[in-house]
Amino acid sequence: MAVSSDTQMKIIKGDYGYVLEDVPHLTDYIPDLPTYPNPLRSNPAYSVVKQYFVHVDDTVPQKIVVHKDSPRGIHFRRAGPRQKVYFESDEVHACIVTCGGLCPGLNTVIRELVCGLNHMYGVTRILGIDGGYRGFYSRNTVPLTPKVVNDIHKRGGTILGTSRGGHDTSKIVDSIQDRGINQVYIIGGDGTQKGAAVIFEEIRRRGLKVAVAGIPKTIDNDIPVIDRSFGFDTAVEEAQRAINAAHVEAESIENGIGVVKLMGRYSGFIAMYATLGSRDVDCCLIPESPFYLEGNGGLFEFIEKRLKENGHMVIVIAEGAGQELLSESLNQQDASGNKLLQDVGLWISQRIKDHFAKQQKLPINLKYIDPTYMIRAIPSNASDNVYCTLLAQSAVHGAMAGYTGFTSGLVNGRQTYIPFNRITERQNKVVITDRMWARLLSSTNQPSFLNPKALSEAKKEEESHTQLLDGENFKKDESETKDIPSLT
Ligand SMILES: Nc1ncnc2c1ncn2[C@@H]1O[C@H](COP(=O)(O)OP(=O)(O)O)[C@@H](O)[C@H]1O
Ligand SMILES: O=P(O)(O)OC[C@H]1O[C@](O)(COP(=O)(O)O)[C@@H](O)[C@@H]1O
Ligand SMILES: [Mg+2]
Repeated sequence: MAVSSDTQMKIIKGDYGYVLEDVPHLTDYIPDLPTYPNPLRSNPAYSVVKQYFVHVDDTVPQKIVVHKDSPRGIHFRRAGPRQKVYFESDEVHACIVTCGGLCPGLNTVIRELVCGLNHMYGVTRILGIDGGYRGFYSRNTVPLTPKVVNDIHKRGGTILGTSRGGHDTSKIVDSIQDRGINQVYIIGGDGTQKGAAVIFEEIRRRGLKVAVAGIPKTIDNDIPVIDRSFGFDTAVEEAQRAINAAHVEAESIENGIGVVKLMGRYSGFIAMYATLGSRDVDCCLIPESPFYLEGNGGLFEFIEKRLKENGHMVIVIAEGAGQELLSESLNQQDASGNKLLQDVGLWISQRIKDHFAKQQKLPINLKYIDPTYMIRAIPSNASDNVYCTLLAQSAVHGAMAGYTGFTSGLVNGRQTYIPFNRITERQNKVVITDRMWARLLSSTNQPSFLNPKALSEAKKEEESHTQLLDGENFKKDESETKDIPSLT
């Protein structure tokens, strides 16, 4: 096996095109660290489990659909407890921080990090960092024990508070060093994981024995590589309530139109899955699929047709859809550098009203529902709670085993450790040339809004992404799409 390692990537190559995109380990820059037997060996709950520890060579393939001659491809290190750990229980001083927007399940992850550290590894010193990254240097810390976090998973939000902006790497690492923290658990989205990557680099530069572990959080499901993000399932479920309300309103009045705006700044996963889950939606608009209003094949024409057929209709629009059509682009950013968007729900509602008022032949009744913050402020559902538990426990096992600079994530149904740059290098988006979007189009029977030019551009973009994922000589099987958040 050939190993090449730089500060960016640790790549290990094997036979038949096997590639392990490995995560850093404390021993990469601190040689001769002592090891200790994993305390789980004497934990009564796990004592009956055969082969409880993950084999050191276990890895998980990124691609599970393969052809007879295809190379084995990219793999990630399998998450889970190791025989040996690099921290003694009473040596560990852990901290947890939540950053970026809210998402159902944040409290569950906090709870399970604290309980995992304490129950599995006997760790007692765990600090909560108040208010996101800037909390490291400008806010108080909160001591966390299993008792303090016992029922927080039943509450929405994050008990630690969160923020955007405020990432000052050297101040953060100074604070970690001054407080004697040696395990840092960072829960957040793409921006947060970029921040975690630079914190890790600075820690490595200073030669500190500090493990940095990320837990990916995004309600929009826009983080690549992983099967789905926690909170997504809950969000899709909660969106049904808004869609149902829109449907009831629309159905109860002549030519009723219900418009629901759902989250999705750059990726339309929530809108797509909420639409597919509901079956009451007549048209779903997402950022990845440009649309137009006027003329042949446009949205207005479709609305008129559907109203004539059914007497009512429901439109779901993701917040990032159609931004290019809004006359004034905001051209502003939030404290983290995310683009601020115009309210496309209000805009499209007004445009539809104006269009039909001007036409005078079809008087419509439009009701607009924006459930955005109601959706992301709820606690996670049971399925997301289990998922949060696995993510948190995997992160704890990884840090205890000396891995660092990794994000814990589900890949093809298995928990893995993924290098930060794999998570941050691109965004996960709905691929409109994949089967899932076709399923949606066929379920709503809405126009695709695609002219031949747009279609060929979408195909080209998908092909370049496929090459990135597979290497040049591996043709992608259509049946494997990365945009299906597995619930297994
Ligand atoms: N490129 C970056 N480098 C360092 N920190 C970043 C970067 N991008 C965002 N951050 C920090 O990550 C935190 C959360 O980012 P944000 O984009 O608001 O949310 P999310 O993590 O959910 O994407 C903020 O404190 C922000 O300052
Ligand atoms: O109003 P805020 O707090 O800036 O957050 C709004 C944004 O956060 C999101 O909910 C998604 O954030 P994450 O993907 O980081 O979870 C977007 O859909 C939305 O644009
Ligand atoms: Mg983000």
